Amino acid sequence: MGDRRRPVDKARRAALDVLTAVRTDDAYANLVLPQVLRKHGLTGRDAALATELSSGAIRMHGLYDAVIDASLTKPRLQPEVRDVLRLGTHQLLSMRVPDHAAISTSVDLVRATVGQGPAGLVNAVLRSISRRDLAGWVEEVAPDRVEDPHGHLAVARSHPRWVVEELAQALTGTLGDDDELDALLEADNAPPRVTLVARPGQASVEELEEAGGTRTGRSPYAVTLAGGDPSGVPAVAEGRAGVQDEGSQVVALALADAPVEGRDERWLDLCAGPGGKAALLAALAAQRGAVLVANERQPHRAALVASALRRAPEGSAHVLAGDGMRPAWVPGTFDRVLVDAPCSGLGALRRRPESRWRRTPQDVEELVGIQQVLLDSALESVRPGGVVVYATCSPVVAETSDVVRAVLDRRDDTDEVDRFQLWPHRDGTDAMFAATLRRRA
Ligand SMILES: C[S@@+](CC[C@H](N)C(=O)[O-])C[C@H]1O[C@@H](n2cnc3c(N)ncnc32)[C@H](O)[C@@H]1O
Repeated sequence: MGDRRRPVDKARRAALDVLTAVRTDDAYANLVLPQVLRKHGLTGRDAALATELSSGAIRMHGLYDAVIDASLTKPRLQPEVRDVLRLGTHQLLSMRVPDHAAISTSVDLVRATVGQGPAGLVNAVLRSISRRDLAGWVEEVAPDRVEDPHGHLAVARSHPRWVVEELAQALTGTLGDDDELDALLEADNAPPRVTLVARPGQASVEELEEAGGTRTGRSPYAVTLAGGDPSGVPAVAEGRAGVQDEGSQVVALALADAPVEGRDERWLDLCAGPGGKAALLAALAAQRGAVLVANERQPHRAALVASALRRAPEGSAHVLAGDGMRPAWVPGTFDRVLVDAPCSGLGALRRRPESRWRRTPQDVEELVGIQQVLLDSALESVRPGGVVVYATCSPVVAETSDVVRAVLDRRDDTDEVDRFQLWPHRDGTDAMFAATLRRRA
């Protein structure tokens, strides 16, 4: 058992603070983590350890809770103690931390944060968990893979069952089978590499390569970083380049590169916050003599858009804080419109460890109505002959193909000209969906 006098390891203490904030304050792990790292003065390897511990324990808690519950002799567990056990379980089953270190640091942690009372329980539960490896525990606690494939994958890959079912449905119609579904769920559990965008006219990919980036292939403006802090790259620090998933870059390019008939001067990003795609679109628009209007309903997010656009050439972009469902502009004003709709985000689970546990099927139902109105509004905003790209960072059929079909079914002036669905396990990107629609001339 841990030594009573030993100081608590700072990285583990910081990781527990993140779990606590996510559990009690509904915090977002990726937003609270930098504050917690600062509070504990963690940098370098310690910061990386705290990040891995907290993200992994949150992401995998569906599986870890099943393992913890199977190792308890009494069913009741204080939430604070469960958080310590989740962190300990992550070290035992998914990290190369020696068992004795994972167990003794967890005992120290619970003693320092909750008290002496649960120290024996934490020691006993983690000892019991350490007797099997991850595969052994999956076999023990998950439903049989043949009898209940989705139930098995939900536990083995730590996703809510309804999310597994939505993703399975989204993969069906592509090449989807259970092995592919497994590959997708596994990809959701691996933190993505940092991808940068060199905004054209402001930074070059060569400059980012010199700073250690590697070209990717789908977006001509993208590089990935093997590690390190992206804000250490001068072009990023100066706002000429940014951190942006390659899938998001591909969506912005789908809008910029779609053929339009006639005038090509006015571009609109209807749902622009926090402004990643708007920054790339503004750079492209400036090169082509066009102007981007970046609209966002929430004023504080519109401020983020303005900040993302601070390096856009003078006069190439304007920010509006308005409701895209009730536009302030005259119908048919724009030549190109992006509607990157608010969505469940189930295509970006790699970067948001807690989101799979927060989202509900009701969220999807509510979002679908908003998505349809926004897409209709985008089609009203574009002139005949112009293009609209409807995009989501979700592959869920109700939010993607079904929205496009519902809106096109009630209009007789619009054709779908292209669509794609990207996947983390196939493309190394978030699961971005995009459909390109054209108003008939
Ligand atoms: C998926 S995010 C857009 C991401 C953004 N395109 C980017 O690349 O950074 C959707 C955005 O739509 C905004 N939004 C939601 N409802 C809206 C509405 N009715 N009008 C305009 N924006 C809205 C949300 O506040 C959110 O910032």
